[in-house]
Amino acid sequence: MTQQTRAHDIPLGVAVIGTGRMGADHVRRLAEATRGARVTAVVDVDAGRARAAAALAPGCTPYTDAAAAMAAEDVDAVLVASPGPAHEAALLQALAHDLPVLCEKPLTPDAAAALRIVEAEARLGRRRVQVGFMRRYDEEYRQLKALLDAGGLGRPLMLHCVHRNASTPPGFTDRMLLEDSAVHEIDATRWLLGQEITAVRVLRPAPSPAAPEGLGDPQLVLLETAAGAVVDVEVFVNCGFGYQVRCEAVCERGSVRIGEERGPAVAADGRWGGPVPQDFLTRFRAAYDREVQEWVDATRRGTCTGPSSWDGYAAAAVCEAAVRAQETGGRVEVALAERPALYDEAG
Ligand SMILES: NC(=O)c1ccc[n+]([C@@H]2O[C@H](COP(=O)([O-])OP(=O)(O)OC[C@H]3O[C@@H](n4cnc5c(N)ncnc54)[C@H](O)[C@@H]3O)[C@@H](O)[C@H]2O)c1
Ligand SMILES: O[C@H]1[C@H](O)[C@@H](O)[C@H](O)[C@@H](O)[C@H]1O
Repeated sequence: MTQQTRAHDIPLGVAVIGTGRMGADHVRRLAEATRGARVTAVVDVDAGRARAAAALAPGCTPYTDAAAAMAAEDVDAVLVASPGPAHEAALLQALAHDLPVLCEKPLTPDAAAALRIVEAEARLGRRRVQVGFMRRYDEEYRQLKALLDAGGLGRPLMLHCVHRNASTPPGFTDRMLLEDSAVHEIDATRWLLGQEITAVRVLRPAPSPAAPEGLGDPQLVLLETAAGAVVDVEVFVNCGFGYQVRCEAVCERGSVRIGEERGPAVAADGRWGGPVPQDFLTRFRAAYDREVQEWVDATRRGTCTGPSSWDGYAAAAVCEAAVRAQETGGRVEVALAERPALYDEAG
């Protein structure tokens, strides 16, 4: 259904493409925790998963083919949660139908595919794609950005970032450590500092014995920005003990730290402390809720806000440089294409 024909009081009909861990969580979120939307279609190449996800949103239709779902009368918008390499095909199809999209990160793993999305959207002449960089919707990240933007602490000189996962799914590679994991901090750096990243290095300590065969884990990603800030990102995706995402901004006149564990510290049995979150679904639940609600609200108003295709492309270009830095051990400069005027306003 087009934006013009949909009355304001009718909920947005959303097709969720890819119903694995993240997609199923978004189906539940849209069905139970989002105002102004309903899930009308779920799509997965695995028919059993599509059927299982359909059970989370009564009344929706399961599909194994995204094109069929996008052509359905009751689909007004698309949420893409298939694996990164499948995003380009889904996004180009959605743009061909002029459908608004919330696409899970990464926009695409490689920069050339991301640029094709940017070009297709620029040809439409209006923003249609919001990328799921959910750090931008996290309360503490928003507070950090507000403090940096207010300027009282002076210019940000460095960011120290920590990105730890308890474990990785089977098949997780060195490349994915950058394109799937570090990509969050790459976007957060561009957003928090309001600058492009100009060069990357990747340091590889001797791997933890818990690292799966073929994965160097942890790794330290070093980013340089256009105004001379330096950012270090520890990515440790088989740390074993939980899910931690932290950031400390060091500025000319002060520092700000976010992502410390919060909540009641219990003293009992001769110990004190609190729980460490075990996964992203717990740590970022409120951020995902806000991200999806803001997408639905903007889409129903006929607009598109938040991280753009350009942001997705810029992050992919930094990841591509980081992959080369990982392979060569050297410093690699980031090359960006010319930014279409459509993306001149900040997301
Ligand atoms: N924002 C976050 O914090 C966050 C967290 C986890 C995952 N993600 C992103 O969400 C996406 C999905 O990740 P996941 O962990 O849920 O993966 P997953 O492997 O659990 O699920 C992916 C699902 O997509 C299906 N699929 C594969 N190709 C498809 C296609 N062409 N069309 C339709 N369905 C297809 C698979 O059968 C599977 O059910 C990825 O882009 C990932 O980076 C984001
Ligand atoms: O796809 C996931 C997701 O993006 C998580 O937020 C991140 O912590 C993981 O490292 C990544 O593999």
